[in-house]
Amino acid sequence: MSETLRTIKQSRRGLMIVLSSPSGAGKTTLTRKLLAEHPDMTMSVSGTTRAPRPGERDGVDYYFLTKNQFSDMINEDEFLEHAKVFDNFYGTPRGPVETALGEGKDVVFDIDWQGAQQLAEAAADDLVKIFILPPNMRELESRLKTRAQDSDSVIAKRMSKSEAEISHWAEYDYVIVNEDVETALAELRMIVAAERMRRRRQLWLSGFVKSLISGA
Ligand SMILES: Nc1nc2c(ncn2[C@@H]2O[C@H](COP(=O)(O)OP(=O)(O)O)[C@@H](O)[C@H]2O)c(=O)[nH]1
Ligand SMILES: Nc1ncnc2c1ncn2[C@@H]1O[C@H](COP(=O)(O)OP(=O)(O)O)[C@@H](O)[C@H]1O
Repeated sequence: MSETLRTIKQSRRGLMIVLSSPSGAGKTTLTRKLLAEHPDMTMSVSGTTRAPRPGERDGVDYYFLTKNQFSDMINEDEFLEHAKVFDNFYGTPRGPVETALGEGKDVVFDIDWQGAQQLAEAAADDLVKIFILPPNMRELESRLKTRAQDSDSVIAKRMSKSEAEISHWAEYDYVIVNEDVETALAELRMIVAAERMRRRRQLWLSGFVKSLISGA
């Protein structure tokens, strides 16, 4: 590929890649693996009022906020979207997402169906919505238990909400059944590769075709 073609091909709009699933289906695992393969992608770090799990780091896994801090951010319009999930508040800080997209970087969001709907209202063209399903409900429960980061009552609550979350599957562009993690990752990789190549996202194409035809 010529240097000029390489340069203009970089002028593309960043994708907003949303992953949703019932708790424990594997969103965090898959997003981490995807990001490890794509250093040019950014993860949107959400704000939440939920307590940190063992090992979770403020500013890396989440911004852990008090209810007051969260409502101040709502009042200052600092969230791109926000929602209540499992009795806690979660929201996507607007600033880092806008900066990354402005630089043409893809941004990955681990948010629920309410957040996905709000982003769809704001930015439908650049949004790719992916839903992750577990192979079966027994396995979902066993993954929540193996993760060993939530109490039995929190796990029971998450299981009882999983059907409601799954009921939104048809609002998504793609569905991946995460049985084997490497297969699911390969599917995710293919979705990202194809979405990046969509004609309307390749801002460089019309200029390229013009010069192609004019023989420049
Ligand atoms: N709307 C919205 N949902 C979020 C956000 N961050 C996390 N969530 C969702 O909140 C739910 C609970 O997340 P979490 O407490 O980390 O539990 P986990 O999904 O079991 O790891 C999941 O469905 C997340 O996708 C956010 O910024 N906005
Ligand atoms: N395909 C898979 N097979 C077996 N275990 C998995 C698979 N995908 C994820 N897990 C495990 O299941 C647990 C829940 O995964 P996680 O990514 O935290 O889910 P979520 O972010 O959707 O709540 C973790 O312990 C993770 O290592």
